[in-house]
Amino acid sequence: MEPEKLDGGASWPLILDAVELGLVLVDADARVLLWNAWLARHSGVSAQTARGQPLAGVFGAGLSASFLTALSNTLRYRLPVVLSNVLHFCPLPLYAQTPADAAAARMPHAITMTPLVLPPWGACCLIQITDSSRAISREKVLQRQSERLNREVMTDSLTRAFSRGFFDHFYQQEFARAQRKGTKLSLIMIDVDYFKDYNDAYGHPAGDKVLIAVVQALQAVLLRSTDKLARYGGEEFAVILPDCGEHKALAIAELLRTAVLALNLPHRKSAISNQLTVSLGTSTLKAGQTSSAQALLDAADQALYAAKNQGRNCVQSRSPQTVAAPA
Ligand SMILES: Nc1nc2c(ncn2[C@@H]2O[C@H](COP(=O)(O)OP(=O)(O)OP(=O)(O)O)[C@@H](O)[C@H]2O)c(=O)[nH]1
Repeated sequence: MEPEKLDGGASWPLILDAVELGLVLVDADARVLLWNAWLARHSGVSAQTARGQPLAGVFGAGLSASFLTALSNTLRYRLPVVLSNVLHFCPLPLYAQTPADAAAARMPHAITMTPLVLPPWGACCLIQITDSSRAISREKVLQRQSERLNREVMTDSLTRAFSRGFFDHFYQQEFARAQRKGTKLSLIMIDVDYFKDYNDAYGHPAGDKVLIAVVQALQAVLLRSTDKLARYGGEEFAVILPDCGEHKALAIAELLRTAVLALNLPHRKSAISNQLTVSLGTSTLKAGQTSSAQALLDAADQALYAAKNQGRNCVQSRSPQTVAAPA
């Protein structure tokens, strides 16, 4: 195609009015030279009204201070500026529907200001405005999806207790916090007694229902939002008790044990009772004690093992080894 055929000539205004973004050209005094149809649609101000007016006058009090500062900087220092919709949600009074009424929510948008020198006006600023509504609603959908996935990863799908993944993360975090602040931290490990026999006697689906009931009973005992109950694996559960000392942890473990007993779930294959029971092991990091997360976990595990050896349906406690603080 020959170069002159590329020159749209009289077609340019039609093209500028057809684009799906707002275009304003202002001169060095911020007077409107160009105002396209998109902008007229979303501002409720026609090109006829806007042309020749100072931009601040066209929008009146609706203009944000950040927009005015950016415009004056672009005109004065001839530097391009971007006002993203993240930091500047709605700098201009633009609306999805026109005429804009005061009650309508502003349309979120992003703005790019480009300094230009154009004959016959000289120094100008081209302002491009894009509608960010779609990008924002896409972002919201993605954020909701990511929150849902996070919740799923954090939650055990059968019992709705926290997952092992959550436990590992939260425990490390709480242990580090307790060491840093010199505060107490307790752990309780809980294991359902003769659960293999329960499954054998009543079937796996009945075993699943029992695990759900056990978690609900355990959860009802834990009143502080900071106390977290997680499924540690199979029929084993763990409770993290921040700022909780040895005696209190033992008392809570006892409450957890009796809460499961109170469910009155028959277990005809249990060697120690005719109903379902749990064994529990506690361990506590004392205030100011230096230890390791693994040592505290090992101690709770040893306590649970001791409870099993003691005859099950009971609570045992073990202290974690003190580990010298890193130099
Ligand atoms: N129904 C059901 N059973 C499970 C689930 N996860 C693990 N189990 C079963 O739990 C049983 C655990 O058995 P063991 O580790 O031998 O423990 P136990 O029979 O409780 O014996 P003690 O702990 O010594 O009292 C196994 O038979 C697993 O199949 C689950 O999600 N649902």
